[in-house]
Amino acid sequence: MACHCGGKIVNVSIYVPATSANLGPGFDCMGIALDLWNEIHATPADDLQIEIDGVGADTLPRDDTNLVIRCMKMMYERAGEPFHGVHLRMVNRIPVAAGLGSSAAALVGGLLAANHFLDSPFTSAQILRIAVEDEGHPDNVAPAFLGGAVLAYLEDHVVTHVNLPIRDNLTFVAVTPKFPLLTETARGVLGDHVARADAIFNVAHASFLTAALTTGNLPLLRRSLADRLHQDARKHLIPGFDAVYAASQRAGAIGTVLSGAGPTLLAVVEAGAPAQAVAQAMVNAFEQTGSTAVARILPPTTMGAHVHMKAQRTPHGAR
Ligand SMILES: Nc1ncnc2c1ncn2[C@@H]1O[C@H](COP(=O)(O)OP(=O)(O)OP(=O)(O)O)[C@@H](O)[C@H]1O
Ligand SMILES: N[C@@H](CCO)C(=O)O
Repeated sequence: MACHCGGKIVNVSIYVPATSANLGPGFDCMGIALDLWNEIHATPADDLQIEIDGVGADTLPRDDTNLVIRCMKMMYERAGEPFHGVHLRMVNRIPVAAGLGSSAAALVGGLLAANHFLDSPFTSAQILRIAVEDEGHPDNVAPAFLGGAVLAYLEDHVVTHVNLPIRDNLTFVAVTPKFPLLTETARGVLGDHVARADAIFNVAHASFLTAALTTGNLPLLRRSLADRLHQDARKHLIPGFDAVYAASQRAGAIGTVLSGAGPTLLAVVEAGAPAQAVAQAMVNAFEQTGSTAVARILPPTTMGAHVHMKAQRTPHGAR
């Protein structure tokens, strides 16, 4: 049941931002949308065609194992409708398996495309819940969907979330070494238990971070970005982590964290400060430890995933 509005097929273009999850102490419950966008242009069809431009063009599958298609099919199944196919053109800018929310962007994009073609049977809250349940944690999908800096937690099939009204005195430098690190791998090195002192440390720092982001208090922010739940256990997966961290601090970053599950390192920089110098220092430090890296200076965005519709004349016999 494709969306035929007034006898016309309505194509859809979906834009989904990159996201950085955790922000240091907010493991699995804090994330921020960044101004780097993937596009999915979808046309209802009776077969499957996938065109990929940009990141992942050589590696992402072009069949029904593609995450976007898997998510579209999941929505059709939930709606009790048969999925016949789709023509997709993806323009990818978010690096894959890099800690900048590529899977969340694919997931949210697929769910929104399917919901559109199904004539919107699912509410935004339902789509967010489906996305969080599929990803397993909300800290990428919530900011990808909603935009901004988001606190989110899934409990009893309900996603509790809040957008933080963060001050506009920050920008972010994301430096991505050229080796992928699947989230699954980076979660696999984490233990099942944490010491009480470490739990208290993270509760305190995540709370300070929330206050620092909303008040723009940079000295507090500088002290807030520490973590004891995941970064230390993951460092060995990212050769050069300590050197890159130190280089970012020397170059003037307020703080630097592992972006999502890594391997991207995310430096938080005061807006107007020389972000380019921080980026270069981090790239150089990665290079000195044998990894080529790409730096992106990414302001936060308060805009989340959004959908543009475009009507076309219905071809004769189209479903
Ligand atoms: N544009 C895309 N189109 C289709 N599938 C994608 C796309 N981007 C990512 N994926 C899928 O998501 C997987 C990577 O997800 P993973 O969670 O490991 O990394 P990430 O989302 O980039 O990092 P993080 O969750 O730490 O931010 C890829 O192997 C691929 O299966
Ligand atoms: N909170 C998640 C984000 C990556 O998907 C993690 O660090 O494993």
